[in-house]
This record gives sequence, C-alpha cells and structure tokens, in this order.
Amino acid sequence: MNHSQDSTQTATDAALVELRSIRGTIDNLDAVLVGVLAERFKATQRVGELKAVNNLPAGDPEREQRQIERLRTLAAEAQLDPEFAEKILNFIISEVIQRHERIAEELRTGSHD
Ligand SMILES: O=C(O)C(=O)C[C@]1(C(=O)O)C=C[C@@H](O)C=C1
Repeated sequence: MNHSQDSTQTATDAALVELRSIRGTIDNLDAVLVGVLAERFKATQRVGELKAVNNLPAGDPEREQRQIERLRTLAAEAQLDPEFAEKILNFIISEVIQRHERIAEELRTGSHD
C-alpha cells in the first residue's frame, strides 16, 4: 500500500469513528424526543378529558395560532427552519384533536374501545 492509499484509509477510519459518534448523539436525541412527546400527549390527554366533560370543542384555532407564532420564533432563534417547525406542530396538534374527538365520543356513547 503506497502513501496516498494509507492516508485515504486513515481518513476513512476517522470518518467512520465520527459517524458512529454522531449516530450515538442522534440516538440519544431521538430518545429525548420520544420522552418529550410522551409527556406532551399525557398533558393533552388530560386536556381532552376536561374538554369532553365540559362540552368544549376539541380544537382551539386561536390558541394554535399563538403556538405557531411562538414556535416559529423559537425555531428561528435555534437555527431551525420555521416552516418545518410549523409543520411538525400542525402534525402533532391534528393527532391531538383526533384523540380529543375520540375521548368525547367515548364519553357520549360510553364505549371504551
Ligand atoms: O390547548 C388546547 O386547547 C388543546 O387542546 C391542546 C392543543 C395542543 O396540542 O397544543 C390541541 C388542540 C387545540 O386546537 C390547541 C392546542
């Protein structure tokens, strides 16, 4: 193996070490994301129950608008694309609204499946 092949091999090893390290970081962050999402859904489950029992609508568009504005600002400050942050929030909130509707339906019909 000549000198230039040697240095290529060394660079590749270094890249693989860094790749493994970054993937470790990504795995840790994914675990944090799952934990945070689980906590958020626990909180919204309680909101869904409160809304169902008190005959409040599942969705609150004005609240959502304030959340989107706030999240877009936080995203920009964190160098995250605000459009992406908004999409993620909308995706989560639409799932929450479906769950709220299911909770209200279960309360109306007495079904729990
Ligand atoms: O804050 C509420 O009223 C909720 O039901 C929670 C939540 C959310 O997931 O943040 C979901 C639906 C509403 O449209 C607004 C916000």
